[in-house]
Amino acid sequence: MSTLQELELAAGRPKEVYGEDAKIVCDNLVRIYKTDGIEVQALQGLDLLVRGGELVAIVGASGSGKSTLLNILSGLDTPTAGVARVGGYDLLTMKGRDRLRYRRETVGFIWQQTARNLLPYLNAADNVALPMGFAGKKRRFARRRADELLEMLGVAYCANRRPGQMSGGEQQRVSIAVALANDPEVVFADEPTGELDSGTSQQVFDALRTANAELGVSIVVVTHDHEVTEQVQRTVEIRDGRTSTEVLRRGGEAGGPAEQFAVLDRAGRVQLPREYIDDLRMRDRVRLTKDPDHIGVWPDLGSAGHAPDREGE
Ligand SMILES: Nc1ncnc2c1ncn2[C@@H]1O[C@H](COP(=O)(O)OP(=O)(O)OP(=O)(O)O)[C@@H](O)[C@H]1O
Repeated sequence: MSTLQELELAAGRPKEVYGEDAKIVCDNLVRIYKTDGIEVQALQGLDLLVRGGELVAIVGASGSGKSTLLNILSGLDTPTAGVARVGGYDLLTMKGRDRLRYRRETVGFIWQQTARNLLPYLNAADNVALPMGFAGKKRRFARRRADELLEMLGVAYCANRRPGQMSGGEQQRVSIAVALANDPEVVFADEPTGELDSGTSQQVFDALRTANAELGVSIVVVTHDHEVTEQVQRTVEIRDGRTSTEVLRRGGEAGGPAEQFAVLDRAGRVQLPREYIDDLRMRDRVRLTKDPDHIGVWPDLGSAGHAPDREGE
């Protein structure tokens, strides 16, 4: 038991702020929707840290909370409780003018429907220059940067074409250039390849990787498609409104060998992958063993249990 003096001392010590150096911080994020007296907990204490320059995929089944999270991170919706910070903006307290600046300068978006990303009556170069005009950039500067971005993403030849004169993949690569126009810190992409075949999707992911590597911008791709894991170094899975497991590719190479991780929250909770639990027929309670360098989790098989003894491991 701590003495009053010890507690006072502990309270006086500077606290480490969770995710202080991260680009995106979600700490115990909660979003409850109330409709007709019924409450739906779309996010139930979600934790997520994304560092500057990361390319991360967030995957989850339908209804897991992906759109809710994206709406909050993009400044369209406000969480019920918890912490959500992006590029130094506090998304819970952000007000009108800051919200506009945040959406215009700090973040960029790529939506699944190409029609939401590009204006049909402007050519690609003018589509990319448009957000720079809104941010007060000079025409000549905007035109030059638009050309550079289209070049970097391999669609310079589309500069004078309107969206109707481009393929779906070309439109999405131009959309990436639009999202990058004002040099954002983070780009959010919502199912960016949802309407594309696999070959074209590959080109779009190549363009996202190029943007990430060349400009150092953090990119968060949200999708229900688990295959995305092949395309990025880090995949975070959302289950029931919480981040559960992560797949990391060592050496940073997309397509390289993958290792699976579970999120350890600050209360010490870990969510085990459903397939592991099912395969080992775990339920209600598991037996834990602690070794110098790892913790073992065994099914609780009661007196007939054949979880190995420590010596037998
Ligand atoms: N405006 C709303 N009002 C009430 N409930 C909502 C609202 N938006 C989402 N929900 C509920 O919150 C939960 C999470 O929904 P969300 O749309 O975030 O999931 P999702 O992972 O994006 O699914 P999908 O892949 O189908 O878009 C669901 O149970 C959904 O029914």
